Amino acid sequence: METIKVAVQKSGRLNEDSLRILKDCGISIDNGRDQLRASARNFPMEVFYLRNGDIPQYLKDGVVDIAIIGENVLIEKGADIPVVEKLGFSRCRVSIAVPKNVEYNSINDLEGKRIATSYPNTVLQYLNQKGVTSDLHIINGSVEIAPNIGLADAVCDIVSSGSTLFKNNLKEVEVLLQSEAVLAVSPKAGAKQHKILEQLRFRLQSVLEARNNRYVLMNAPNESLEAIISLLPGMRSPTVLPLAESGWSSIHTVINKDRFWEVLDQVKKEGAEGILVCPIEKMIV
Ligand SMILES: Nc1ncnc2c1ncn2[C@@H]1O[C@H](COP(=O)(O)OP(=O)(O)OP(=O)(O)O)[C@@H](O)[C@H]1O
Ligand SMILES: O=P(O)(O)OC[C@H]1O[C@H](OP(=O)(O)OP(=O)(O)O)[C@H](O)[C@@H]1O
Ligand SMILES: [Mg+2]
Repeated sequence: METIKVAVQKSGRLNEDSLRILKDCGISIDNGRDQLRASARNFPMEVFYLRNGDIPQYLKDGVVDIAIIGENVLIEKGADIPVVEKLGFSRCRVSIAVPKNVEYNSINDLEGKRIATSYPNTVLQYLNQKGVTSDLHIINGSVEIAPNIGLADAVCDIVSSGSTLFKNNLKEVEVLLQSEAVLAVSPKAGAKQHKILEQLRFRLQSVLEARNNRYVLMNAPNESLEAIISLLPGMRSPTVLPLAESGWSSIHTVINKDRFWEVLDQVKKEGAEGILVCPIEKMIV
């Protein structure tokens, strides 16, 4: 049977969320902690557990058809590999930082300076764009310690909460790019694999939509209905059903997870009560 080969990070920050999103797509994978390869039981998919940093090359070579990978790694190593879905987890940015006590006015301050990084291509492209030449030191981990041990004047690495920079007395001075986990596709994937990919994307989109929204139910006196409904978004429009008690209705709708607190505040003021907020498992728009 034709399958789609998907690369997932073997261990690290992306592993758990990658496997969870596949599971939420209804794909059951035999647990492959110690295996390098596992098959899905109910979907034509094989999972390859690989190092994040190696995945762009596997995509280029067509060893795997698709991958769940940090966009930052793809940009660093995988020019020309198309991204078909942004997956909404492992959000971070790639930034340049310098010691807190150093005066920094612009990127020109890095002319001739030593920058330690695991992202040489990304930094080089950025510096070239700005017409600045620096001396790059490529290191694979614990980059933020470099200025403290006299190895570099600046670093370029991943920043998320900023706590690693803070602990190492560094300040973020340039943001080169924003990143999140993405679904990337090998330029060598065949027609059969693209067909399976479309099935997977349909499922992923319904999972991602569901994660971004909440199902909200509330009760309201009929005289407040119009005012409340005007405040509510919905997939098409809110559902209104009569309650057993006359003069009251139940209103059901879908609200984006980033907006529902604000909307709930407003509808409460208009007389809504008994408000329930529920997760949605799948959402097909
Ligand atoms: N602090 C962070 N917060 C959010 N996302 C992050 C953070 N650090 C890394 N990431 C994202 O997760 C990806 C994997 O990071 P992780 O540190 O697990 O792997 P790695 O050590 O770079 O890779 P490898 O699998 O090759 O050993 C990164 O490429 C980036 O996209
Ligand atoms: O802004 P923060 O929230 O502190 O996150 C940023 C840190 O997270 C990553 O390291 P990780 O913990 O993955 O360790 P690693 O260097 O061993 O990959 C990254 O390399 C930074 O050092
Ligand atoms: Mg890391």
